[in-house]
Amino acid sequence: MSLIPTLAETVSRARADLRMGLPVMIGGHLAAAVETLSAARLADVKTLGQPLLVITGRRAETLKARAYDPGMARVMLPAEADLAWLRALADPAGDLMTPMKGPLFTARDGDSTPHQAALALAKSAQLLPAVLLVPAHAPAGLTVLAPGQVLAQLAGEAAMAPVAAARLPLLAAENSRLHIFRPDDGGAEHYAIEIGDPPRDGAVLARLHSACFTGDVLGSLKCDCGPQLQAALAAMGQAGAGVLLYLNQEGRGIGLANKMRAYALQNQGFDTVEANHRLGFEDDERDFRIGAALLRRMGFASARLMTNNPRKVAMLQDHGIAVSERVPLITARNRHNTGYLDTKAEKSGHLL
Ligand SMILES: Nc1nc2c(ncn2[C@@H]2O[C@H](COP(=O)(O)OP(=O)(O)OP(=O)(O)O)[C@@H](O)[C@H]2O)c(=O)[nH]1
Ligand SMILES: [Zn+2]
Repeated sequence: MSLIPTLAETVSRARADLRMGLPVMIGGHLAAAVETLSAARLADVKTLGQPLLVITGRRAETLKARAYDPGMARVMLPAEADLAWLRALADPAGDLMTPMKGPLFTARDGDSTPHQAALALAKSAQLLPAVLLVPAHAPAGLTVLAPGQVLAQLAGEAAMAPVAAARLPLLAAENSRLHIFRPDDGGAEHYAIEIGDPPRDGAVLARLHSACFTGDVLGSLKCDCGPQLQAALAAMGQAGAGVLLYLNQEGRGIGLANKMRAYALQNQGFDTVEANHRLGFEDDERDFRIGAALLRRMGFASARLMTNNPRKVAMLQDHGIAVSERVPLITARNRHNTGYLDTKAEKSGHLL
């Protein structure tokens, strides 16, 4: 029956539920994202049983909680745990002001697949990775998910379909087209700017650019994104051909709200990698397969890739795009971005 939601549709719906503050059912557990949980819903969750707070291994490290599950810890709630307690565990903003949150006791027994799936779902919703779970029967109206299926769906690669394309003359290159691609999993759309008419049988001058609202649009001095974007378009304009993929993976995949949380932590003295870890994220949460899929979809098999990030080169090659050359994309330093660029070179392997 085609009118019943598919797995991809159900997972996408669950992501929207969590963002709104509506719990979902995962493997016999009710799961609510801490970031969007209301006091009224927390009170109702507590009537169902003893909830556990699931956080990532990264966040557990900062909180000095033992993580018995791979990449994850299930924290037991003390009797006095209220919304403020949960938020303080989820959000590192106040860590330095109130460092002592423990001792925290964590669960080690039982099947943790529902907890893993709930955490993966919160991350894919670009919420703080902290979810409250309690075993329960499904109240009417909640989205119901099977944990193994959620994990498989979120780890899978979405198919990308072209939606629309049109000529778009740019300052950097008059003969340009903008293509919009839509994934079949309810995720963000991605864009391709095709400059000139690059031959499909050669190595195309290409850039995989991850969205940076602050750098690309506002001209932020904290990163190198804006100047990289302009320099890449200018180089393609000069060469008369190229393709720039604008991938909507803001903040290395954690979303703009979490990136601003990371910036607030950077104001407290943490570097870009430490800030991601304290929030409970990995250094880089981007799905690098998307770029390869889009290039293949556009008919390219080989690229001269404009990047300083060797992981992007490796990823393209792993996913069917030959990289005949890495073209460095070095932009000017300033006093706001120099520490950030040093950290990328020291910790993330960037060639700067
Ligand atoms: N989480 C987080 N993301 C950031 C920070 N500064 C910039 N970003 C994001 O980092 C990403 C940078 O993307 P790219 O320039 O395409 O990638 P890159 O890994 O730097 O590699 P290059 O191709 O060499 O530029 C963008 O999504 C930015 O929004 C930060 O301090 N924290
Ligand atoms: Zn940026």
